[in-house]
Amino acid sequence: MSLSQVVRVKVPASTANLGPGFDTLGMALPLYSWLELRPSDRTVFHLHGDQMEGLPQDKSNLIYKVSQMVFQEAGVSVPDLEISMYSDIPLTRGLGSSASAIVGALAAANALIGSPLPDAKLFHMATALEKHPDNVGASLFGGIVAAAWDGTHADYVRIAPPAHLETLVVIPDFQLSTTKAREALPAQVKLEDAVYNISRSSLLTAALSAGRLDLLREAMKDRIHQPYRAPLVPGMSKILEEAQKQGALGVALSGAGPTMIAFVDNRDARIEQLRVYLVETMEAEGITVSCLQLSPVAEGVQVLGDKSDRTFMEMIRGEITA
Ligand SMILES: Nc1ncnc2c1ncn2[C@@H]1O[C@H](COP(=O)(O)OP(=O)(O)OP(=O)(O)O)[C@@H](O)[C@H]1O
Ligand SMILES: N[C@@H](CCO)C(=O)O
Repeated sequence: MSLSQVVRVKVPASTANLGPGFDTLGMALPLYSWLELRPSDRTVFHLHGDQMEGLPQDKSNLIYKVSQMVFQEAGVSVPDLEISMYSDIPLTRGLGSSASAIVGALAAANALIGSPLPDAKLFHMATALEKHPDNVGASLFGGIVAAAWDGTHADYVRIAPPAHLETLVVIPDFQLSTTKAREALPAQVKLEDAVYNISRSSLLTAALSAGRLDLLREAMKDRIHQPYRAPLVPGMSKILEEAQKQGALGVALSGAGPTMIAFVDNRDARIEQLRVYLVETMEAEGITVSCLQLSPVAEGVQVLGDKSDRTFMEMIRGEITA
């Protein structure tokens, strides 16, 4: 095994479900986490930026624990690490922050020991940790990922983002944990609702593969999770009902929320009108939001190598201003 002195990775955020594809569809978005790992004689953390506030700085940190799983799987010992991290991905908002942390740690730890584990293994480990493959698939492989997980094995197909697809992402200033948003779901759904979702999710996957943006209006509808989560996100029901009239191709709760995501055609002149509508609808409920226009990203996690003379934060500043 060749142990590198330092590895840096860059991981995209993701939106999961895309409406009906609950726990199966994910898409990578251009907000990023950067992670640096160095073997060390004691474990230390350098967590930079607002998004890292409150995260543990000892061996209970997710990044440390996931890195150790990689070393154990590969049969190597790297007990202590110097861990640096910076993230633009808001925590616990439905943009896959936990998935990006898991994927970043898996990719960085694997690269640090000479990449003995193939991507498929990293995907299985990431899915087992996150419990569903949608966010981790998108962060690992980029683009749009359709995946199925049987508890030990995940199959997936990656779809290149269709031309002209863009998103408006409305991020409320409150957190909603995936655990809480899953507790709102019923244990069972009606057969007609299951059929409703299977048909929309299949149509959505085919429409995204074929570049049929015209089909997203119907294809992004959902009946098995959003109706139950709507009471947790003020303004969500109204947005799901009305956003298409304001210019959205389709609209959904992003992951487990509370972020909402509208899909738009970047040639449509109504994007600004839609942005104002989305922001005003949530603000009318007393929620402060930020709204970003983001294009899907084709590339998943990237190992940036260890050749740079720049410090970790000099590299981040260079990346952000690039
Ligand atoms: N860089 C990180 N280091 C350590 N823990 C992290 C990091 N990023 C996220 N987490 C953990 O993941 C939790 C958020 O996970 P959660 O699944 O609730 O939301 P999310 O991943 O942001 O959104 P969603 O899964 O709905 O897209 C945080 O509260 C934190 O415990
Ligand atoms: N598919 C997951 C994504 C959030 O992690 C959910 O909706 O609960």
